[in-house]
Amino acid sequence: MHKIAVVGSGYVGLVTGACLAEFGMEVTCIDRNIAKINGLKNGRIPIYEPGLEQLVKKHFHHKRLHFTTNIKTAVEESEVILIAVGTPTKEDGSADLKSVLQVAEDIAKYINGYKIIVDKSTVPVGTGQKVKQTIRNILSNKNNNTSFDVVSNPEFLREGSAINDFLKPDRIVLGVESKMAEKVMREVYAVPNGHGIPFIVTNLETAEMIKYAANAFLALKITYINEIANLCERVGADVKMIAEGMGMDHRISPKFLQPGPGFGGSCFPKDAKALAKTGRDNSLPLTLVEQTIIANELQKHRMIEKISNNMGDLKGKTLGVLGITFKPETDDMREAPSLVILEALVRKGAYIKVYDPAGEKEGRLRFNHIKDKVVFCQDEYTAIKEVDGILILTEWPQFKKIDLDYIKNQMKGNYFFDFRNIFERSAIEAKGFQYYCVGR
Ligand SMILES: NC(=O)C1=CN([C@@H]2O[C@H](COP(=O)(O)OP(=O)(O)OC[C@H]3O[C@@H](n4cnc5c(N)ncnc54)[C@H](O)[C@@H]3O)[C@@H](O)[C@H]2O)C=CC1
Ligand SMILES: O=C(O)[C@H]1O[C@H](OP(=O)(O)OP(=O)(O)OC[C@H]2O[C@@H](n3ccc(=O)[nH]c3=O)[C@H](O)[C@@H]2O)[C@H](O)[C@@H](O)[C@@H]1O
Repeated sequence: MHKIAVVGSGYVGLVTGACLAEFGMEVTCIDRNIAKINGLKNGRIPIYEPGLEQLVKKHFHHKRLHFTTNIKTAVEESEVILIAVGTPTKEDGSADLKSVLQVAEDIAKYINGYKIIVDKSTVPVGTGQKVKQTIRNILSNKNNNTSFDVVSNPEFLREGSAINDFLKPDRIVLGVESKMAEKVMREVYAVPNGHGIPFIVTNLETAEMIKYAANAFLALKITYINEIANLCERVGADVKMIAEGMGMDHRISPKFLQPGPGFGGSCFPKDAKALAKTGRDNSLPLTLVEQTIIANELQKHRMIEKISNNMGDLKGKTLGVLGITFKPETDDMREAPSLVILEALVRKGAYIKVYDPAGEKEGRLRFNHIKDKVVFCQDEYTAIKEVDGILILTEWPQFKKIDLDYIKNQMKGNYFFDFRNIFERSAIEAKGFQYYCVGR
């Protein structure tokens, strides 16, 4: 059993802390946000993630999971220190490493013996070396020759399925520079190792690049099916069948071939931009990644056009929007397509009624600047009452069960924009709606 510190108690930090405790480690989660830490100490989980609250409470109760703002004690008492802070996009598209390097400095200040410092955050290639140099400079200024290792251990969890993704990953990636570091990290992940989860053990740069290459490829794959979907609408093909036909080829797989209004989330957009920047910084523009970024923005605007081309002048029209989070089973609105789409609809004079099972709190903040045109409702039936059209932007499972006869009678108009292809056209048109989706 190793004593672990996780610096940064956001999505990844919290899931990592709770799951490493589940693996039998003793974990201290640190954050500079005092309110967040106090909330966690009092059982308040600041994010909506299925299963997280239960896992955090279980290990907090068994004193295997601790929360603090005191990084000094946490560093002194831990053998392995994971950096899980944010790496948001800067103006030039690169990842902002301010927080990562700040934590590296804090660790160097309090290091009191051999430590393994692990980059869990998604960081551009070369960051591990920067972390190492930052710590080394501070130690040498103090004539402190304490040894340490830096490890890259990128995370692949998806929001909404984060616990399962962490406990049963497809693989564990370790960028290491010593046998000792590899040995300790294999012990930290002894449980998944025991379940046959494969490890990829490589150098820091390769581990860092695996993360970006994977995320950008997944973003590209989604963008590819979105573009095929747009062409399907012109040539009368069915993108759902195309995805099925493609996906039967095991080299392609059916995963991540669902077209929609564009990808969102805190990572695909930011990581694609960061990788594109790395390409340009090395005089090797990654044209496919750069085009993915452009095409994804275009996809959101294509959705707006689809609405205004079919509903005509939106001035004074009301739309009932079902789902605004970037995907189901999360309250996260970071880079959600709804942010661009709703703003454009309001700009065209539309009024919006919104229902999202988990997105209201964040949504109110994000749409505060247009709050006179956006009304939050407490359920999907209230959100569609008296509207001219329905707009589905997030495929929350409950929306598939909506009572179509009831909503047809409750609505003023009959426009039905299903941008997640939840329904079959025939079923919706049979109820008297004008049905619009993506690629069918
Ligand atoms: N959200 C996700 O699904 C995934 C995120 N990642 C990566 O993990 C990293 C973290 O992402 P999230 O957890 O989503 O971010 P987040 O924004 O939810 O959490 C980051 C936390 O770090 C804290 N923090 C920032 N600077 C700090 C400092 N100097 N000392 C202590 N705490 C500090 C913040 O207060 C915040 O609570 C990013 O690099 C992201 O790309 C990787 C895989 C999945
Ligand atoms: O680095 C990260 O943060 C994470 O980013 C993504 O996970 P996440 O963003 O949580 O969610 P996804 O399920 O990947 O969906 C991302 C976006 O793509 C969209 N998407 C996904 C799949 C698909 O077929 N079509 C599609 O439009 C979703 O609606 C969503 O907006 C990756 O899937 C994770 O492996 C990675 O760890």
